[in-house]
This record gives sequence, C-alpha cells and structure tokens, in this order.
Amino acid sequence: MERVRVTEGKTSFFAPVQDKNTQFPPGSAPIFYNPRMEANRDATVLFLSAVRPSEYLDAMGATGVRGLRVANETGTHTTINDIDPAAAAEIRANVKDLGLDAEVTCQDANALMSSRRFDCVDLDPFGTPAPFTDSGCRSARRFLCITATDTAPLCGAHLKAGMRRYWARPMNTEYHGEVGLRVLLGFAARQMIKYDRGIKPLFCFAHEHFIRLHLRVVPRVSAAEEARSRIGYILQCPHCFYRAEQAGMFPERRTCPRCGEVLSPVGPLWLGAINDPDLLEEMEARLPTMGLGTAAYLGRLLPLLRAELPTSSFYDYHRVAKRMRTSPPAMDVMLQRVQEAGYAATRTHYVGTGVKTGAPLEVVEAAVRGDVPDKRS
Ligand SMILES: C[S@@+](CC[C@H](N)C(=O)[O-])C[C@H]1O[C@@H](n2cnc3c(N)ncnc32)[C@H](O)[C@@H]1O
Repeated sequence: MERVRVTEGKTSFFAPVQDKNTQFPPGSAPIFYNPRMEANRDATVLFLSAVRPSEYLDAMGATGVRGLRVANETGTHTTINDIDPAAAAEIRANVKDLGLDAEVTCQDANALMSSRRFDCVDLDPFGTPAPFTDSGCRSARRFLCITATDTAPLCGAHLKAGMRRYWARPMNTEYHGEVGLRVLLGFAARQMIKYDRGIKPLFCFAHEHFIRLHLRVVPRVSAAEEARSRIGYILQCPHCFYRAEQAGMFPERRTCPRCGEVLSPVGPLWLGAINDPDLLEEMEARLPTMGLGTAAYLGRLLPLLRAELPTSSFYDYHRVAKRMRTSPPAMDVMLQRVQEAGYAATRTHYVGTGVKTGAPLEVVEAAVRGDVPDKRS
C-alpha cells in the first residue's frame, strides 16, 4: 500500500494514497482518508481546545487523523478505534511515529462504547451515524460529537432512507440543509433523553457534504426534559413559503393562513438554538493561535453562527423574489429592510441567500419589494 506523509494543522501523519480510479477487491480497499474533511477536523480540534475534555474517543479512526490531531494539538488523552485491523495497524504506526501516548483499539465501535465510558465521544462513520448514536450516548460523559455525510436522506432527497434511519420525515425545502441538521440533532436528542440525560448543542454546522454536531451531555432529568421540549416540527405549506414552528411529540393539523393548504409536518426535529455564542466567541479568540489549515473558513463561519437567529428555518429571499417575479435586493439591503420593519434578521451559514428572521412572510415579501411597513408606526 503506497503511503504519503500528510500534514493537517500541526500534525504530520501517514495516509494511504487514495486513487478513485483503482478497483480494489472486496476487503482490500485502502484505509480511508478524505482531505476535504479537514475543515470538519479543524473545527473539532478548535472546539476541544476550548472545552478541554479529560479524555477523547475517536470511535472510527481510519488513519487515526482525527484522534492523532486531538492528542497532538490539544494534549487530550485519546483513544483511537477502528474495526478494521489494517486501519488499527496504520493508527498504531502513526501514534508511534508521532511519539504520542494514545491508546489504539480494534473493536466494533458499538461494543467498545457499550463497555466503556469516555468524557468525549466522537462518531465519524461512513454515511449515517444512526447505528452508533445510541451506544455513543451511553458512552459519552460530557461531550458527544457526531458527523453525518448522508445528507440526501437527512435533507429529504432520499425520503425513505431518512425515515428509516432517523424516524423523521424530512422535506426537500429551500432550507433543506437546516432541516438535515435539525433532524439529526432531534434524533441525537431522542437517543439521549431516554437515559434521563439532556443535550445542549454547543457548536453545530453544515458544510459541503457533511453535518457536524458538537454537543454537551447534561446528566439531569431536568435537562432531559428541557431537551424533550425542544423537539417538534416545522409545519410547511406545500405551495407557498409559509411555515410555522410547533413544539411537541405529535404534529398538529393546521392549514396555511395564506393559501388554505394543509401544512406538511417536517420532523420531528430540534427547535431552537444550535450553538452556544459564548463558546463560539472563545473559539474565535483561539483561532489565530491554532495553526489550522481551514482557519480562513472557520474565521468566517464562527461569527456567522454566533449571530444566527435560533429560528428553525430561513427564507431563501432570492427564491421568494423569483416567485414574486421581481429582482432581489442586495443582502445588506434586505436585512436592513426587515430590521427597519421592527424584526431581527440575520444571515445564515447554510446558504448565502438565506435570511433568518421571526418576521412574517408578508414582511419578507415587502422587504424584497422595498415597501416594508414599519411595525413601530
Ligand atoms: C469515514 S471513516 C473515518 C474517518 C476518520 N475519522 C477521518 O477523520 O479521516 C469510517 C471508519 O469507520 C470504520 N468502521 C466502520 N464500521 C465500524 C464499526 N462498526 N466500528 C468501528 N469502526 C468502524 C471504517 O473501517 C472506517 O475506517
């Protein structure tokens, strides 16, 4: 197996050469390494440098890059696991090469997480984390980090797969990236609260083909109750941009006040904040000292997340404008118009044309047209 030395952040390690054109016989595919996930790993290194767990499990290590980086760049005591013996051997070689004091295990992650607890557990599987989330919830003492790359099922493009994996009904709306993140977050919350422990989302975002959650686990019934109260639905009109949030286990039957259509429930999903602004501020302050390869991206992401309103959906105002057969104004103008009408409005990290606001759709449309009514007058 041809290996190359790769550097991410402040860590150099060996990774097999990945050649998409080579056909490998079953069981002999090279150990997985995807350089496009560097932003995901950088985000975690930065997050862990701020929250400082006492120990960290990289439950699906592959080359071990994530755990290697956590150990090397944050000084956290780390266990790196992979079910594949070839991957475990590669991880051991990388741990030795870096001179790290990290544990390497070769087990089914579900078996490992069912038998041991770790202060911070990190799930980074191929595709869906659904088969690992329950044991991850049982194993995680204070922090649980989850990557999902099955964005098509989560966002509603592969509806049946999404329903099977997450027992939720996503919808391919113009805010589908946010639906995917909130469906995953709602699923993680439901997996956790049955153990009378709550979750608090600390740093969650969607980027390119993945969703990444960094969660605080709170071991109290009251926290589980608080998390339960955050689970609900977006009731979306199938014909217009109208939507409403609804908390609770069961979706209500409501009709669209604009077109009279029965609203489609999207969920169950997480309603409310997905980030802790104070923690994001601390991470922003640390960012320049961390030597991260994707610092420029994270430097744009963190303030966006910090400012984002905790509404569970956003309006793509270019699509609203298209439906109105008019040209959209510039984003700054759009936000200013909604704000001048008396409502908070912010950008969103999901798409450049997304506006988060609690303003009614009529105000969003008026802001697109440029004739906003002033709520205060
Ligand atoms: C997406 S890769 C992990 C990538 C890695 N964390 C990184 O940042 O580059 C998924 C890994 O999970 C491993 N895996 C698959 N099923 C597993 C299981 N049940 N238990 C533990 N590891 C598993 C695979 O062998 C593969 O190396």
